[in-house]
Amino acid sequence: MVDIKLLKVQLFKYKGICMISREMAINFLNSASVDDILNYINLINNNFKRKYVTYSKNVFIPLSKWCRNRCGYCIFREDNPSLMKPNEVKEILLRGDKLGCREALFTFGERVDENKEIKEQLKSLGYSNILEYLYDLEEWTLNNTSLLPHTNCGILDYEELKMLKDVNASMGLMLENASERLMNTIAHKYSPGKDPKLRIEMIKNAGKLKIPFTTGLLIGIGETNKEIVDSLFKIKEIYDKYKHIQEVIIQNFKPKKGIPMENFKEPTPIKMLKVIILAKLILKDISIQIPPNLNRETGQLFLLAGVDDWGGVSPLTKDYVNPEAEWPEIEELRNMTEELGLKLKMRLPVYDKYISREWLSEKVYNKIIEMGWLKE
Ligand SMILES: O=c1nc2n(C[C@H](O)[C@H](O)[C@H](O)CO)c3cc(O)ccc3cc-2c(=O)[nH]1
Ligand SMILES: C[C@H]1O[C@@H](n2cnc3c(N)ncnc32)[C@H](O)[C@@H]1O
Ligand code: MET
Ligand code: SF4
Repeated sequence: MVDIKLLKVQLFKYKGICMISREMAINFLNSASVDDILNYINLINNNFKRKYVTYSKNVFIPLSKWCRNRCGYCIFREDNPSLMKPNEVKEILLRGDKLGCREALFTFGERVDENKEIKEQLKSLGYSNILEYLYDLEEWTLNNTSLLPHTNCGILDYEELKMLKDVNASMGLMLENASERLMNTIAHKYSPGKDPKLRIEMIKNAGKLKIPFTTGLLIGIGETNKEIVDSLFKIKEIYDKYKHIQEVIIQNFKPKKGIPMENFKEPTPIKMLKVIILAKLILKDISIQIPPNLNRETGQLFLLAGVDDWGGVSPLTKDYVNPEAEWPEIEELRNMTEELGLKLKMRLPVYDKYISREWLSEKVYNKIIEMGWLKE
């Protein structure tokens, strides 16, 4: 058990806020102590005052389910090399717009144009690769709806990120975990794109390009406690240099029938709570996001440990990555939030503090101003 006085001495102060050392963080995950958990929650609530918990009202556009990777936990990926047609995409965007959605989430397989049949389909639409097609759809979104694109489609290089920044309010890539070891395990052994070297390089490139960014960890994929702590410190190190990471998702693995990892267990609520505590202590002013559809029973308790964002929630489309997990109603989220004296607030895919010419392209910035968002 950690004595709270001792704890405060051990935690070194950084910009007035307590920060935990790597060693203490690993010990905390390895130990089993009610007092430690309660003391840390106390510390978080004394140091990070907040009024709001945010969410983004979105539509999910799974442009293609083909993917060059085969992650052991994924049910999204399909062998079928199909591509959504422009009209299918536009119809979802227009319907989402009518329902008040403000985020167009383009999440799809990695490097789908490595597939010959998809490449052919793109050719017949007049494009030579998937990112040209994506760019046009995202530009159409900006010109014809009040939705703002957020792209999460796996590894992109510097030039690709640069091109997409023009039409994206923010972009994302889950680090999943910084462990190279996982590349030899059931989780990532058939997924060259999950190599942490590549993922870290992309997150850094997004930082160089000043792209407001979402990343996160997937918990429960065979990683060790030390690997979780190392991953959080790696994200912190990148953030300290570039300041572009607006949120970190702490995502719990959900077992599903038919995936290679169907017998893996979901992380326990206490494991999740402890990782969230560490994420907040290490990442401090970065928002911590918990997907409410994957944490229907426990999500509210995680607010106690500093979670301040529910992520994307959709009134129209399902979560294609976790199709079994239904979205709660906004009213349910509001009740869960207000019961703790916090207020629920809608946000855009880009957090308010990044809405400036410094962080956004001309096109995206002007769109947000035209929408009147900053005046609301
Ligand atoms: O519906 C989902 N949305 C997911 N989102 C969407 C996310 O909740 C929002 O789009 C962001 O908060 C931006 O507003 C992700 C976005 C990323 O950049 C990276 C990973 C994810 C993961 C999911 C997911 O599993 N399911
Ligand atoms: C879009 C993100 O969804 C996450 N993801 C993929 N499969 C699962 C699953 N079974 N359970 C929870 N999250 C998952 C990965 O972290 C991916 O990057
Ligand atoms: C559909 S999973 C999310 C996007 C991408 N395939 C990745 O895993 O990074
Ligand atoms: S999680 Fe993403 S990268 Fe992995 S197989 Fe699924 S779609 Fe592909």
